[in-house]
Amino acid sequence: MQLLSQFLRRNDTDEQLMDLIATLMVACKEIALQLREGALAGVLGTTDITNVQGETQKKLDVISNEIMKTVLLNHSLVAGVASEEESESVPGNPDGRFLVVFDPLDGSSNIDINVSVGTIFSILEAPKDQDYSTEHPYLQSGRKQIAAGYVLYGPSAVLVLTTGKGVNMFTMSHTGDFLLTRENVMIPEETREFAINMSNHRFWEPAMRNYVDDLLLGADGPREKNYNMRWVAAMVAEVHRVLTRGGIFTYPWDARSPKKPGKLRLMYEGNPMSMLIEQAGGLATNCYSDIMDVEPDDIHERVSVSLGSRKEVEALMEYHARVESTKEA
Ligand SMILES: O=P(O)(O)OC[C@H]1O[C@](O)(COP(=O)(O)O)[C@@H](O)[C@@H]1O
Ligand SMILES: [Mg+2]
Ligand SMILES: [Mg+2]
Repeated sequence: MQLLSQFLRRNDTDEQLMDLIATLMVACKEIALQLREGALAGVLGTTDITNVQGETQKKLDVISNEIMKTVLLNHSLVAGVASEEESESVPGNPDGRFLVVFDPLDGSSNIDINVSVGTIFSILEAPKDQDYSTEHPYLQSGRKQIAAGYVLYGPSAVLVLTTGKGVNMFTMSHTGDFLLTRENVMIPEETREFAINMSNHRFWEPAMRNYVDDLLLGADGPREKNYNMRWVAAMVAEVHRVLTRGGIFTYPWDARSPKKPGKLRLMYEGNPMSMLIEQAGGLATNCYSDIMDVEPDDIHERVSVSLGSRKEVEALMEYHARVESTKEA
């Protein structure tokens, strides 16, 4: 089996990017170890700190963020980082070539119940001669990502990575090495599986309600097939399922926070996952256009996310286009 480094070299990956990815894996390995120890290491439970999103941080949110920050900012190639758990960006080496934007622990409400969580990352080129303690250099659309991926900490720890040449999966061995276990992942175009938090049904836009109601009608409704539903409450696990066997995952705008475009964060959840999904032949949209075309105004900007099997995402977009055209008529 091929090591991550061997695979990247065989694929002519830029040497510095390889170096950065190896460094990221040092951090993820350490996070995986902390998670494995769980209650034995006293890392479960909640802090009394609230992050910039207004969410109470879990101890492991804080620990994972510190691990990511320390490891990355000690690397000369890193000009700065931005994290879900940091209100401002954090500068690194002013001559560094890369910016790394991350969600150190996604799905952290799952930690205390011992269910899957993950680390999501997005790698951007650092524009030259900028102040990396300000958010300006980080505000690049998803199309500018050089690489993106996540490590899912489930029954096994799996790195899912794209450098813009397809999507590949690497499983962490007992020695902490990442070994290639799935090459050139492609998402089936069609699916019979959807993922949405149904408890928000009454808060969605009419187009989203109509779409999901039709899925629930199954073979008796306009979609003419029976659907299955899943909800793990960790985007990283939902995207992993979609990449593995197809499906649609959606966290749409809802009227609980009408001024926010969605719950998920564009730069460290929406964009990296969209790059993976597109690279695997799927679609990632805010219901109207591609997520990676959104120009960010804020590191912590939110976005409505729907992604997965191409034909299913197109069907969802048609429901939205139909409502828009009746509004215009
Ligand atoms: O509890 P809800 O509203 O269903 O939300 C689940 C969503 O929240 C998130 O956990 C947010 O991520 P964080 O744990 O990084 O804040 C997503 O991964 C997931 O899709
Ligand atoms: Mg998250
Ligand atoms: Mg998080």
